[in-house]
Amino acid sequence: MITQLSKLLNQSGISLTDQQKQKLIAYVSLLDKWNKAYNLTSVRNPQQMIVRHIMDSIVVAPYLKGSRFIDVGTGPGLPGIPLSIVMPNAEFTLLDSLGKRVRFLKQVQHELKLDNILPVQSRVEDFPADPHFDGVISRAFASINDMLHWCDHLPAEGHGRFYALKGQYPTDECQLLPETIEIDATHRLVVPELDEERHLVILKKI
Ligand SMILES: C[S@@+](CC[C@H](N)C(=O)[O-])C[C@H]1O[C@@H](n2cnc3c(N)ncnc32)[C@H](O)[C@@H]1O
Repeated sequence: MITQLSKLLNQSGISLTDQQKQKLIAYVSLLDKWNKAYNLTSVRNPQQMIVRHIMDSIVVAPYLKGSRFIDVGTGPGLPGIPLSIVMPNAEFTLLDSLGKRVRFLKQVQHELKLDNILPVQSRVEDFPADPHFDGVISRAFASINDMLHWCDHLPAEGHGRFYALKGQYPTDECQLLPETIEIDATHRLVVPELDEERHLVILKKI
């Protein structure tokens, strides 16, 4: 698996240490092991997990500004765990409402010795942001409008941003934004060996 990961990282122009690569592989192994009992992801093949979960998450890293992030509806830690491994100087709160997913995240934290993540079981609407976050990230969590509504209290005033990871460009969702929100930037993401579209929509409060 490490050879496959190294090749994909090269194709993306991403440079990681051997230790970071080993942690990403160890995470895939845990995901594969726990998936059987906990049903964490529909992706069953570890090689596919590297493409669809690891690479799909870390291609977002160059666009994240700041050092305090929250991954809302993180599920088994996506994209938050891979991002925390490739961005060791940033802190990631990993939030999910389901207890068994958060138990898995705590096991990953323990086994991989990740000291820059905080797994939290809570519905996002009930989670207090104290202090506020530089970035609110989500993948496969909700429509952009629902994300903005439920996460309105989380970003820092002024510089805080919402980062929505999407497949096809969400034209309809972007036309329905509240008046208080504008698009800061959009990026088409390229995930090597994934023949599907990926987009990142970055939003800010006006
Ligand atoms: C489809 S999964 C996506 C998981 C992961 N982000 C990914 O890309 O694979 C959505 C996750 O959001 C969580 N979730 C749904 N509503 C939530 C809420 N109101 N607050 C926190 N988490 C929520 C679910 O428990 C689930 O794990």
